[in-house]
Amino acid sequence: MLHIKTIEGQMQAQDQKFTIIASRFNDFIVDRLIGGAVDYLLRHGATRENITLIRVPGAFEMPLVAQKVARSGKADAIVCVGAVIRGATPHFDYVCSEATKGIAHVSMDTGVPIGFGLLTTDTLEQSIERAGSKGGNKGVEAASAVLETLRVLQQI
Ligand SMILES: Nc1c(NC[C@H](O)[C@H](O)[C@H](O)CO)[nH]c(=O)[nH]c1=O
Ligand SMILES: CC(=O)[C@@H](O)COP(=O)(O)O
Repeated sequence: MLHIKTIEGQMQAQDQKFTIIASRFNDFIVDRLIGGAVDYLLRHGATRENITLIRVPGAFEMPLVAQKVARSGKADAIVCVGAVIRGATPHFDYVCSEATKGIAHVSMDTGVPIGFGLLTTDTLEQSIERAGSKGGNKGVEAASAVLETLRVLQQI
């Protein structure tokens, strides 16, 4: 106990509106991330009526859609989930870089917290491990982080 004013986010999703933006690329992985994020939010008090899912083709399309959602005022928080798996060309680097920078920019520009649930892995196995097996679930991680951040922002 530091005996100083401390702001921490409570993991309570009641009365908050969430939008999950999920890419279709590698959807057999992304579906697990969606499930993890939805389950986490419901288990922490969110209602199904307050969770909206938007599907986009790939990670590259996420920032633009996130920007429209954030500016619409229809979401208190956004969770982006996707799986970018390295192929044989540098394409992976560009997709990951632009998606990451774009998502971060939207959050900073709009003030809406965005959970970063994008898997960026070298192998399919690494993605599988992080989509609900021994490496956890990146969708759960992103939902947890955005809920805590939302509650912190509301106290500042
Ligand atoms: N290879 C992956 C992609 N590539 C697609 C891009 O995200 C984008 O949809 C396309 O370039 C058209 O604009 N996307 C992923 O989400 N995951 C991948 O592994
Ligand atoms: C992440 C990607 O864009 C990648 O899956 C594309 O594969 P490749 O580099 O073999 O074209």
